[in-house]
Amino acid sequence: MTDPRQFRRFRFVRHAYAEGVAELVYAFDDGEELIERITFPAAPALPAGREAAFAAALQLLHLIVGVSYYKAGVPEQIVVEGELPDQDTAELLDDLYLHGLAEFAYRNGLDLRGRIRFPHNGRRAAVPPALGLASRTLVPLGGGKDSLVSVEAIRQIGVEASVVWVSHSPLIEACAERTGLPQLHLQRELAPGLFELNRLGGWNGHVPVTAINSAILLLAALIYDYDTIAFSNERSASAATLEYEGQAVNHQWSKGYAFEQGLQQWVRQHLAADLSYCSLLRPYAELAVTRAFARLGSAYFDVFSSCNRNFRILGPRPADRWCGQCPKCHFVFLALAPFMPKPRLLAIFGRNLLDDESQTAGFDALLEYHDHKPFECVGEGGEARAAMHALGQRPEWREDALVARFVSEILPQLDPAGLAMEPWLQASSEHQLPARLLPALAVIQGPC
Ligand SMILES: CC(=O)N[C@H]1[C@@H](OP(=O)(O)OP(=O)(O)OC[C@H]2O[C@@H](n3ccc(=O)[nH]c3=O)[C@H](O)[C@@H]2O)O[C@H](CO)[C@@H](O)[C@@H]1O[C@H](C)C(=O)N[C@@H](C)C(=O)N[C@@H](CCC(=O)O)C(=O)O
Ligand SMILES: Nc1ncnc2c1ncn2[C@@H]1O[C@H](COP(=O)(O)OP(=O)(O)OP(=O)(O)O)[C@@H](O)[C@H]1O
Repeated sequence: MTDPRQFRRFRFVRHAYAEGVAELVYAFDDGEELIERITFPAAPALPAGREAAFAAALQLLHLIVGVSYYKAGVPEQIVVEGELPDQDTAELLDDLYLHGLAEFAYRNGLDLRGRIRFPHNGRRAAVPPALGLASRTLVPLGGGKDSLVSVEAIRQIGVEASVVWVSHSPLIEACAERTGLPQLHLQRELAPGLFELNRLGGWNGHVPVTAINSAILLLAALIYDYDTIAFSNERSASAATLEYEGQAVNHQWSKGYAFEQGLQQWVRQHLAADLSYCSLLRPYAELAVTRAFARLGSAYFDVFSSCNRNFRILGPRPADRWCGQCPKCHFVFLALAPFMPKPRLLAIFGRNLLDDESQTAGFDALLEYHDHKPFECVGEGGEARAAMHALGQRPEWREDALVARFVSEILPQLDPAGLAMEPWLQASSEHQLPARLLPALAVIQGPC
């Protein structure tokens, strides 16, 4: 079989939807079809008047989900068989593939600039009407603290909402149960041929998975009748992981504000005047979110986890909910520590990561000390330094090995003016929330 890196063309072959199942078909050159399926359980018939929006959302889903397969070969040519997307859609995709695959390209020594050009029909979209969608919010759950903060804030303001998640995850399911809100569980089945391409030496690496989940949820909103999709992507997600040859590389690019704005604009141009795609946590840095979680999230302390090793499709999952070794475990431990009684945090993690010298390199990367920020969903280096500095002033933390090392070795090299927590706890005014969700911001911010 051909070496996947030798392929010349990546083809978007066709897409279809029937009885709650979206079928998305791809191929390289004249090779075998790669078929991904997404299932929308108990999907009702689409209400009349939504056909055009649904067709546009399904086409976007096909084009976005293709990023997982395209990356295996990164061939010169992208071919869309059937109806070509319009120019706005092609521009959104050029941006998503370039920036969403920036980490993948950097780590594989590839340069995708100038390589990704989606074909288009040269037209711009005509503005769609309102579809009369119901005033209800879909809250995507990731099993971690962020979406649970959103759930609790939304619950407190009393708007109608359901939690929704994509793919099989007992951990997310347990969190969803605990919310007590109506649940929607969507299934995603990657084409098995992708794993064969990986085995044959295809390019591999990170993909902008939030964009994939977002495209799935646009379809869900039309099918199940919701006018708002409220993700829980924080302000810190917009900060690059590193800069390389003039390009910002951000592991979390599709969680960032640029993608959120681009997709919301696309929604308003192509789907419906009354569908909102937004993020409830957009005004907040990670430290403001962990502070809110410490206050609002106690019902979830024994079920949630932010450790991404729990969410693997194939690889081994940790025996405990927190592996205790990865950047997410390190960051969440550090970012919760200033806001939670120490015994409670140690009970959540089952250990004290800040008193374990074998974790030094991991925490140094978070602090951007002798290393760059890890390729993971973690806060900015400045946030990690502010949190560590705060712990260095607390009697219960300051003698723990890594806090003591920070105080004696790293702190003297830092500008004290950059170590305050307060700026990280302030909300920014940048967000795209509909008026109905605005009161939730006061809940997240908490009492002054
Ligand atoms: C769970 C996880 O972190 N997986 C990343 C890991 O993959 P690994 O090989 O260890 O295990 P699997 O997840 O089982 O993946 C098997 C292969 O499938 C490919 N793949 C998977 C899902 C998909 O949607 N498309 C795919 O092509 C994958 O590449 C594997 O070959 O390492 C991979 C390489 O770096 C990552 O791509 C895997 O990341 C998952 C896609 C994933 O769901 N990750 C989220 C936890 C995540 O990183 N979220 C980001 C959001 C960033 C964004 O811009 O959306 C975050 O929280 O920061
Ligand atoms: N499987 C999934 N299905 C639907 N939405 C998801 C899924 N995984 C993650 N998300 C959503 O994507 C966004 C980014 O995920 P992220 O992992 O940062 O959030 P989280 O799990 O809520 O919190 P944490 O940062 O503690 O992991 C969040 O809005 C999250 O709810």
